[in-house]
Amino acid sequence: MSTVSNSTNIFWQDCQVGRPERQKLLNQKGCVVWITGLSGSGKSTLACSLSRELYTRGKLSYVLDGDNLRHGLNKDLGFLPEDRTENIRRTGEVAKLFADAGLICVASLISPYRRDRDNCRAMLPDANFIEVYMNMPLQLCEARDPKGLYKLARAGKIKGFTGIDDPYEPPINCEIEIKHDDGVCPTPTVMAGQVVTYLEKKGFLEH
Ligand SMILES: Nc1ncnc2c1ncn2[C@@H]1O[C@H](COP(=O)(O)OS(=O)(=O)O)[C@@H](OP(=O)(O)O)[C@H]1O
Ligand SMILES: Nc1ncnc2c1ncn2[C@@H]1O[C@H](COP(=O)(O)OP(=O)(O)O)[C@@H](O)[C@H]1O
Repeated sequence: MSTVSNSTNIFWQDCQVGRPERQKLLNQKGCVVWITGLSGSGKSTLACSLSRELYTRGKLSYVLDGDNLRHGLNKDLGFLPEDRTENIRRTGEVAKLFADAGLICVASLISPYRRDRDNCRAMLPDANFIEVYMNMPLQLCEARDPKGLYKLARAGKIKGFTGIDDPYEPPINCEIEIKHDDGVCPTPTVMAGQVVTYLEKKGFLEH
């Protein structure tokens, strides 16, 4: 699908209440925390834990989860490379709107292709895209297999499953990497803490 606009004679409409005013109201700065990694690597777990931690600190966030978006906005998309690319593009555009609204938008999708993630990064002002890589080995994700999808993929019942017969391209220069230690993963609270510390240090949790 082309990302070139088909519309002509369109004009940008500005309002008096803009991003600075919304950020002041919320006492935070809008940004996108983009969590990428294999299925079962802990993306949704981190997204929910982070959202809860921010909530307890009085900070407004919103989680865009790949699985959930595929029930609505992206329900017409499958898992072919071009569908995944469109899935990420749409989600990037929505995330950009949430960040513009002044929220800390937490996007949690496999987003297996580096170029797609970089395109989302390019949609946002510098430093407002925080890429978090769930660096978990395939064996760990497969052992977890909470939805039984790896089992189906290994049995050839799902084709093009990320990590099995579809690629995952790890980030080269992500802002945050969540690592395991000999197959042991940090707890959800510790993972969320790592992201909160980053957001604090970079000034996103104040106006
Ligand atoms: N073929 C294939 N490959 C990978 N994942 C698959 C596939 N088919 C279904 N699923 C389920 O879809 C969830 C991933 O959706 P995403 O929108 O995050 O995928 S992507 O970013 O477009 O690659 C993913 O959710 P998570 O396990 O939370 O990652 C799976 O439950
Ligand atoms: N830090 C963690 N420690 C222990 N178990 C975890 C951790 N993160 C995730 N899990 C478990 O691993 C499974 C997959 O996590 P999930 O967040 O659904 O991954 P993803 O969204 O990447 O598919 C779930 O059963 C979850 O409870």
